[in-house]
Amino acid sequence: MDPKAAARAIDALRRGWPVELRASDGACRVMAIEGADDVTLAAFDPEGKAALLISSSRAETLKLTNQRAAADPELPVLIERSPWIDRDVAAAIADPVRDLGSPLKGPFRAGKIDAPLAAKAALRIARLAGILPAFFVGSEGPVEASVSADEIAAYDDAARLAIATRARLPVSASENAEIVAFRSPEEPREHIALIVGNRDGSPPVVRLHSECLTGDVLGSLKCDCGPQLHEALHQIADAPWGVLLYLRQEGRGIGLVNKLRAYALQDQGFDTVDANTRLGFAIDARDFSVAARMLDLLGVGEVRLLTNNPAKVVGLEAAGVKVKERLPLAIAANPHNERYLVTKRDRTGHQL
Ligand SMILES: Nc1nc2c(ncn2[C@@H]2O[C@H](COP(=O)(O)OP(=O)(O)OP(=O)(O)O)[C@@H](O)[C@H]2O)c(=O)[nH]1
Ligand SMILES: [Zn+2]
Repeated sequence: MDPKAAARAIDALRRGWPVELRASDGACRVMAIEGADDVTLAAFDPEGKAALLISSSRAETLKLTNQRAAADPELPVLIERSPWIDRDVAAAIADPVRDLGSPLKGPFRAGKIDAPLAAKAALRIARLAGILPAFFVGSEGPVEASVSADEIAAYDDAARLAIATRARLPVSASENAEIVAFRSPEEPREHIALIVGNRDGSPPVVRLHSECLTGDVLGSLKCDCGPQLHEALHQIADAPWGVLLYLRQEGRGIGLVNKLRAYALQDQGFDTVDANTRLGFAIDARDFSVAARMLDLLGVGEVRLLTNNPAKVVGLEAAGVKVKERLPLAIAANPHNERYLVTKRDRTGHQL
């Protein structure tokens, strides 16, 4: 296992460079469709024969699911290349946001995937790279990086997280606060904890806040993240002591650009759950073992958790943190996020 391989492959995919994915059942060479330009595609696939690899949910939208994909939703679908599938058509196949503007007619032909485990690894690395899970696949040409399925799985292993530094940080909710930064060697995103008040031996009030650039920074009215962040800080400041974890899990783990694609689909009428699925991602791609590891490094084993999301309670407990109590975090709706909050309640089990 080369711990650098996944970081190199993620970087290459984001730049539109070809990557080899290896698994126990074989290997495949892929290039992100969204990152390809005419020059890189010609170098990767001089004869225009590279097939396309897409998620099974994307294939379903394109009416292309074969029986095996229906039985295993994590198995991608291979579209055989036809002369009419040029780079622009491939880009439209990759991106469901374009469906209204460029309806795709086909006919598409599904092909056989020689190395299903390697193909599944392609979907996983797409999420880590924050790109659409859609690739050109199958050339014999040179690649910029080579990575195994195991190396991809180990990439965001929370065990590699460590405290990088800490400092006092008075904030508007409390002048008595300390910021702690966490890093892991390969992952560029640094997670943050804000410890508020003085440790007194009781379980702290803890909030797991997933990054939301639009809500946290821009004041987006589409979600409840900004108000939840501030309400959580105030509730923590009112408690004997507490910890806010600011987790770099933008868009529930699919990254900012993919979240904004989900927003574009929401503009077309899909809800937050269906938008994620149409893009080819899980409804919630977060892994709360990162949060558990951070709490462990802070010496916190038991918490009073501020959340409406039962999955957070289950995720933390599974990772070894005792959730002594769940404290609700209710925020008044506005006309823009009303449907989002109803969807959270009705489709992802949030207790409001
Ligand atoms: N993919 C996607 N992510 C979204 C959307 N709206 C908000 N998010 C992300 O969802 C995350 C916010 O979730 P949280 O507030 O941490 O948690 P939660 O699951 O809603 O549960 P609570 O603890 O009850 O708030 C952030 O990473 C946001 O960027 C959306 O429509 N699509
Ligand atoms: Zn948000």
